[in-house]
Amino acid sequence: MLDVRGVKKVYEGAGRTVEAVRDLTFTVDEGDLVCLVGPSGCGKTTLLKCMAGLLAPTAGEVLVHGDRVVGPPADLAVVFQEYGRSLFPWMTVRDNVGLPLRHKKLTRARRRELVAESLAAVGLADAHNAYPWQLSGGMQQRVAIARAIAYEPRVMLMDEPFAAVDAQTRAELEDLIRGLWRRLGVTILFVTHDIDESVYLGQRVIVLSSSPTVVREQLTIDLPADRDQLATRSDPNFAKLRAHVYEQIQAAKRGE
Ligand SMILES: Nc1ncnc2c1ncn2[C@@H]1O[C@H](COP(=O)(O)OP(=O)(O)OP(=O)(O)O)[C@@H](O)[C@H]1O
Repeated sequence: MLDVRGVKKVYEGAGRTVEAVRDLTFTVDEGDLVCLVGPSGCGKTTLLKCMAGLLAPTAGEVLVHGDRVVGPPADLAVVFQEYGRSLFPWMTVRDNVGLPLRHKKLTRARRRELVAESLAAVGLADAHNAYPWQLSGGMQQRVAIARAIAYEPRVMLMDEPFAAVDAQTRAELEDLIRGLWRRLGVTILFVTHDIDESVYLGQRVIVLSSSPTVVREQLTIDLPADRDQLATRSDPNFAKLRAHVYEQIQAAKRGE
């Protein structure tokens, strides 16, 4: 579903050149949930922007379902970290979620149905008429997730979407994403710098090196599909996997 081939990105500015991503190659199968983890500043956001068609890579290419990405692909949605900046404050929750659907040829009734279904799926069935600024941070991020799923994408790219919410809300949102993923069969690439989160959420974890970035390791997470914040996190296998990813990230930071 996602095919990243030799992606390199160099930012050229006045007197400053930054090689953010050196040479990244990996694939994500249809229906998989893959977490991408790496040290801060290693180019995770840069990579997602290249994958979402928001930024052109300096070299290499990204294919989504076999088609080369040259602009935002039709059946791909992105959830960003800063929910506060990704929702429009002057629009109600309903209008924010329905906004991308205006680009689809749908009847008004179908649009309403999709908005209602996706808000219900994230537990916000009664917040249609609220404005984003009337909601808590966790609720605003739920609205951003609802907006992504209302679009019925085949692929969702998520860029550290829970970095700004408190630990309890974060745990709830992690379970929400796993639940939606299992129910909707969508392919998800989830970027995080949180090692525990990557192991808890992913079917696979891709560990990136420090900048200039390459893939350091790909790890299969052989934990049961039914995950539970208490049981899974106290599973000895979970501890082993997180220790392994932690060691990899530390080694990446040391530049080994
Ligand atoms: N528009 C830009 N112009 C110049 N350099 C940039 C730009 N965007 C990012 N960079 C540089 O590219 C590198 C990678 O940044 P990026 O935001 O992709 O990393 P990241 O892994 O997402 O970081 P974090 O985990 O801290 O969010 C950094 O050195 C950053 O300064």
